[in-house]
Order: sequence, then structure tokens, then C-alpha cells
Amino acid sequence: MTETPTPDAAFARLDATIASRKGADAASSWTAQLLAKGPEKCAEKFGEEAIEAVIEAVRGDRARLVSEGADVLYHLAVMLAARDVSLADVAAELTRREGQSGIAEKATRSDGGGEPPR
Ligand SMILES: N=c1c2ncn([C@@H]3O[C@H](COP(=O)(O)OP(=O)(O)OP(=O)(O)O)[C@@H](O)[C@H]3O)c2ncn1[C@@H]1O[C@H](COP(=O)(O)O)[C@@H](O)[C@H]1O
Repeated sequence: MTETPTPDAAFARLDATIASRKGADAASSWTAQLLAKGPEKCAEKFGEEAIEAVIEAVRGDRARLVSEGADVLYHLAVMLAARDVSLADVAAELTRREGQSGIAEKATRSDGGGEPPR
């Protein structure tokens, strides 16, 4: 029986794969092709994929949302890698934030944090 991987394991493997594609042969790797086009193109791709995920989230098709969610996370990781940021860096930031309520964090901002989400 195949076990469902933990998000930690899946993201760590993705991080390592994407790092290994920096400077790799673009002919055989989509990631290498994207990275070769530069951070701006990677960011544009991430934006497109994010919009596709938004559409599926609004539609409410669970399977399509899982698929688009995977596209978004992969393209986020590529966009980050293009600026030498890893998923491990982001995980460290998320870990730092654990236990801090978003409401409490907003209240510490000099501008008072603005309006709550509508
Ligand atoms: N997770 C992904 C992953 N998700 C999406 N993609 C590719 O991203 C591309 C998205 O291209 P498009 O925008 O044209 O696709 P699309 O959004 O479906 O297109 P439309 O809906 O607009 O038609 C496709 O070629 C997908 O295959 C991915 N390519 C690679 N990975 C991972 O990266 C690893 C290394 O891949 P390579 O770098 O290709 O070896 C793979 O083993 C995977 O683990």
C-alpha cells in the first residue's frame, strides 16, 4: 500500500529537485527552462497558476483544486528558487510565526494593521 507522503517530505523533495535543476539541461527539464528565463518569468508563471487556482476555489471542484494547488506550490517554489529562496527558508519563517495570532501580529504594526478581511 502506498502511504500518503507528509507535506514536509514532499516539500523537502521538491526543494531538492528544484535546486538540482539550476543550470541543468533545459531540454529535458521544465524547471530548468523556467529558471533559465529569469525571476520575472517565474513570477509571471506563478501569477497565472495562482489565478487558475482561484478559479477552481470559487468553482468548488475539489479534484481540480488539488491539481491547481499543486501547480501553484510548484511554481511558487520555482519563483522563490529563482531568487535563491528555498521552501526551507519559507518553512523557517512559518515556524517562527507559529503561536502568533494574525490579529496580534497586525496590532503590532505601526499603521495599526488596517481593516480585518471582509
Ligand atoms: N510539480 C511539478 C510541476 N507542476 C507543474 N509542472 C509543469 O508546469 C507546466 C505548466 O505549463 P503550462 O502553464 O503550459 O500548463 P498549464 O497551466 O496546465 O496550461 P494551460 O492550463 O494554460 O493549458 C507543465 O509543463 C507542467 O508539467 C511541473 N513540473 C515539474 N514538477 C516537479 O518538478 C520535478 C522536476 O521536473 P523537471 O524540471 O521537468 O524535470 C518533477 O519531477 C515534479 O516533481
